[in-house]
This record gives sequence, structure tokens and C-alpha cells, in this order.
Amino acid sequence: MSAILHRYDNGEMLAEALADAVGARLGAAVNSRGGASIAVSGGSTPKAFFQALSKRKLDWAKVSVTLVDERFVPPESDRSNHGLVAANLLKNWAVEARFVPLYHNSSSAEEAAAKASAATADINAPFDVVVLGMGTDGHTASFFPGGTRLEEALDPATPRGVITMEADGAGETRLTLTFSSLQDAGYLVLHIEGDAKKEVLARAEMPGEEAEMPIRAVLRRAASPLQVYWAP
Ligand SMILES: O=C1O[C@H](COP(=O)(O)O)[C@@H](O)[C@H](O)[C@H]1O
Repeated sequence: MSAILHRYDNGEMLAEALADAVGARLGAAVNSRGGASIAVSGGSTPKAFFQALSKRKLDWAKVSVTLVDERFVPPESDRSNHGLVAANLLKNWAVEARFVPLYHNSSSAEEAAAKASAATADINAPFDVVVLGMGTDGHTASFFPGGTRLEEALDPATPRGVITMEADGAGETRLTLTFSSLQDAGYLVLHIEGDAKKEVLARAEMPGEEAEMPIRAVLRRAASPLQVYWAP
């Protein structure tokens, strides 16, 4: 079990601090390797962080940005993580970044996942930065309790790439990077806000099945300690 807690007085302070940490990681990767990569989450939590990160001055043209997970909906949908990232991150200095979407206009989510796997395989592995979110049901990425392909998604033997997921709490069919794609990130972050999610995390840190609270897979089996950014 491995997590490092970074706590802030409010979401705005958290967003700025996380943008500093992530911007520094991406800048260092650009300087040392000539390129950098980040996979980000959607949902309601990361908006302020995205806006802060977009203002960090670095050579964004050399940065690949993708999503940890996505709904099988087009970017115009207000449920689209692509849409959220386009509106809040891919602007200011970050407008130059190369965005690799998971959603593809395909006849099935399976076909879109295959296309997304091929597209994300173009990004150098491992990711320099992964920013995860978490739901109050203990899901992270689209690793939902009761998800149709949860076991496969969490299996370390499942290759890097994108698979589909359906679950009661998920709404639309999901597209999600697999655990093996995420667990070895150079900087692996969990961004959560509010007391309810802090309590969920405390429960996840207790003994229990990964399938009940899939965030446990990351807490227990990621290659590096999970950097938990939290504010009330
Ligand atoms: O379904 C999702 O939810 C989680 C958490 O979202 P939030 O609205 O509670 O911040 C998110 O990490 C994930 O990317 C998203 O698809």
C-alpha cells in the first residue's frame, strides 16, 4: 500500500500546485528526451487544474496529451472528456499540444477502442504523468465495480491499450486505458476533492477486494507511490 498525501486548503490552491508539479515533470521530459506525455481524467474535478496547467509555459508542441478514459460519445457531447479537455486544457500555451482522443466515430465502441489502442501506442510508454480521478464508488479510470471487463482491465498481463467497459454506474459505454498502461507512469497522481472522497480513499486503503473498489489496484500494485492531491 503506497500513497503520498498532498493536502491543500482549497481546490484553487490544489489546482495551482498540481499544475506546477505536472508542468515541471513535462518540461523536464521535453528537455531530457525531446518529448513528453500525459494522460488525464475527465469528470467534474479537474477543470481548474486543466485551466492552470494550460498557462504553464513549456514547449507544448512536444507534449502528447490523451485521456485515461472516455465515454463513447462524440466530443460535442457535454458528457465527453475530450470536450472538457479541449475547452479547459488545450488553450493558452497548451493549445500547441498534440491531443490523442480515445473516442473515434465508429460503428461500435469495440472498433473505437481498437482505433484508440493504435493511436495511443504511438505515444512513448510509459507516460510521464498520469492524473487519475476517483468516483465515490471507488472507481478510477473506467475501472468500475461490477464492470463487464473489470478483471481484464486490471490484469497486469493485459497489454497496454484501450478496452471497452460497461457498468451500472457508468452511464454510456466507456473506453478506458488498461491498468498496465497507467501503473508505471513517471508521476502517478490521484486528484480528489471533498471529505466524501477522502473517506472513500481511506476505505480503499483497508483490506478488501480490488473488484469492490478498483482504485485499490493502483494503491497496491502501481510501480510508484500514488501521489494523492486532496482539498476539502
Ligand atoms: O466517470 C468518471 O468519473 C471519474 C471521477 O469523476 P468526478 O466527476 O467525480 O471528478 C473520473 O476520474 C473519470 O475520468 C470519469 O470518466
